[in-house]
Amino acid sequence: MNNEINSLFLKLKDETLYKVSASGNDFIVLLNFEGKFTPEEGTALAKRLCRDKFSVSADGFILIERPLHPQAHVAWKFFNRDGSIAEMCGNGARAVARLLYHLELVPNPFYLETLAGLIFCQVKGERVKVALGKPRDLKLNLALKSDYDMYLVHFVNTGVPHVVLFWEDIDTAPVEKIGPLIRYHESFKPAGTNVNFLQPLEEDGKTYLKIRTYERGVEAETLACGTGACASAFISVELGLVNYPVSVLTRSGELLIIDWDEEKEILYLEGQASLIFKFNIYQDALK
Ligand SMILES: N[C@@H](CCC[C@H](N)C(=O)O)C(=O)O
Repeated sequence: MNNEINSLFLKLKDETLYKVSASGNDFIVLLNFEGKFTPEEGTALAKRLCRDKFSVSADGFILIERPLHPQAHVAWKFFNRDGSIAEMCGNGARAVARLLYHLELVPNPFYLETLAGLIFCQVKGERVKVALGKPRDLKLNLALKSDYDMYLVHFVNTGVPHVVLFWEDIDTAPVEKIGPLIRYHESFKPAGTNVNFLQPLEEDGKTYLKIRTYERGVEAETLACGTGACASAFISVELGLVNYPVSVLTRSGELLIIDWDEEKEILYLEGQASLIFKFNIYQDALK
């Protein structure tokens, strides 16, 4: 273990890292254009650096790399804070887009290569819009049985898997109790799923969605989840509860706007993205 940490630190000590956030979903970013860090080292760094209190703290860790696809300007490997690789992250894409444009490493707009395909990213000042691919595997009205209860849920994959369930009073929803039951439910094995609790609310005659998300790989509620907001908007429109563009109010208090391109069958996610700081680490951050 000590040898592993020593050699990781030697590779990392002179590298600049970046902390970015999109609507309260926060990420550590490392530029890896030369392929200096392997995916296994990415996993180790995610597990170490994302720890609260003992290290930098974040929901995820991102390696920025050279793309393989000829249309892409840049590629990434996205790691959840537990070190698992995720195919896509909506808020991560927005935060990274703002950072890479700020560093003058990409044009605007540009394409990001992910395991879920090419993601169109457009920076608009402090706001960023990304286009997720076509939602897939939609399943409405699934009855899920747990040991004591039954839940009526909906499922869709917006780059990563999402369950959506409606809850009467979202502020008191037992997200940390029911979230893990559904996240690990037999029906979603082996990949598992993220779990979104949703309450449609009205303001000035318009319906918006209040959301709380239990995230796979973070294994806790996060302050916002972009692909989760998209999945929730998509399902709510399918159920006839709202119309595009859909406003989604996240746990952080920030609003995400979800829109739909009927012709291309693409979901758009837009909201605030912030550059927090750039830094080097001391060895203790990896211990
Ligand atoms: N927070 C993200 C989703 C990140 C991946 C997710 N935890 C998973 O493993 O499926 C977002 O903004 O979309």
